[in-house]
Amino acid sequence: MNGHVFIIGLGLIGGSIGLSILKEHPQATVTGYDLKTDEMKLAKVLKAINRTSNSFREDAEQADLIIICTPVNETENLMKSLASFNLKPDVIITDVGSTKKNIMTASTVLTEKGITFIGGHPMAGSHKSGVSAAKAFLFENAFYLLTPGETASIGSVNQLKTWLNGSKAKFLEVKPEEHDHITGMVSHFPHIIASSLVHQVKQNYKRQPLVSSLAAGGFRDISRIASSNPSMWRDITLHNIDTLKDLLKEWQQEMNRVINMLDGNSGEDIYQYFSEAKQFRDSMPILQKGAIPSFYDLFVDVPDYPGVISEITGLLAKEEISIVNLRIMETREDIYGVLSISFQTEEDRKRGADCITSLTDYDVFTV
Ligand SMILES: NC(=O)c1ccc[n+]([C@@H]2O[C@H](COP(=O)([O-])OP(=O)(O)OC[C@H]3O[C@@H](n4cnc5c(N)ncnc54)[C@H](O)[C@@H]3O)[C@@H](O)[C@H]2O)c1
Ligand SMILES: O=C(O)C(=O)C[C@]1(C(=O)O)C=C[C@@H](O)C=C1
Repeated sequence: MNGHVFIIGLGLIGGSIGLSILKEHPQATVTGYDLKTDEMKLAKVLKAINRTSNSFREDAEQADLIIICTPVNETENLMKSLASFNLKPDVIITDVGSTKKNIMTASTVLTEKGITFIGGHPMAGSHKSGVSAAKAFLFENAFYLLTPGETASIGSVNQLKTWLNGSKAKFLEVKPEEHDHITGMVSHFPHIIASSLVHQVKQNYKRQPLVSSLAAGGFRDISRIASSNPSMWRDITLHNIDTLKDLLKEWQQEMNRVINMLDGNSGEDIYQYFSEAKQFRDSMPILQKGAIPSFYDLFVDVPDYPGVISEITGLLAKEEISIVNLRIMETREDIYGVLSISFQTEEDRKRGADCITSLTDYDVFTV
């Protein structure tokens, strides 16, 4: 498609959307605006946009499509600013925020002026922030939830989907309340649980410092999202606070059930509890196609000796496997380190893992 796209907020999500739009619609002019000038410049270098904004107002007024990719509280403020501009009459405005009820309510400043607003939320992401972490294929096979405002026509929804076609996401229309309830359960509430688990370990750490060194794969998997941007999650939590309070009450009941089960000291009950959870989780699509990880990281247990990094990169280079990032994680205090290697695709990660395991004795693992 040809036209002017204006992306506001050039972080992980804004950058990924820009990359996917430019991949699919190379003729489009994709202008980006961010409060952080450096992020804006980097977005252009990384080809997530092909133009940096000189004037927020002028670029908004020129746009055929405006995509707001800022934290949700900022999105509400930005909609007020946009409503005061002379936007094109057929402009489509959308957002990518993780909550939808408050956003849709706030969007009435636009819709009462006849401007089309379609709420959006790509259900994929990462604990990483910033445009440097953006990927064109971040949303591939993921659900992309849409909450069209009452005044949004079918034509405008289809037009938005065409603009976002390059994301290769699966679009699904939902009601804002339904959206917040479901994402509250499977995304926002787990964030609270992950953070509170880390708090619990932190409390114990004061008495037993060894606990942080011994926290291994299980803890790493369940606590990864606690490393996300706290201000983004503060805003999400404030937007969905009632759902979260209800879920916390349900969780307390669930924990009481677990305490009673442990008081009962029955191996059969404990087995059933874990087994039921395993069966249900194993049947969920999170483990199937459609929920690809956002980043294809491979972790390699390597001894800490000079030259180990070039040994590994040399092996991968020989097999012509491209890597996008490499770093040693300082998670261990003994002689072993963990080398984290990021690949572009799942296939590259698999080839990388096969290459390293067949040519070395090092253990590899993914999270
Ligand atoms: N991170 C995820 O996994 C994920 C997934 C789906 C949706 N989301 C939603 O996407 C949105 C962006 O998240 P992200 O992960 O890209 O965050 P991010 O921190 O990587 O990027 C946000 C960017 O917005 C910019 N910004 C903030 N206020 C601004 C303003 N007033 N004007 C212009 N720029 C402004 C920041 O400088 C930053 O560069 C959030 O609403 C979040 O809820 C996040
Ligand atoms: O993978 C992660 O780190 C995420 O937290 C991504 C995640 C999620 O909960 O699945 C987080 C918030 C978004 O709104 C959508 C996706």
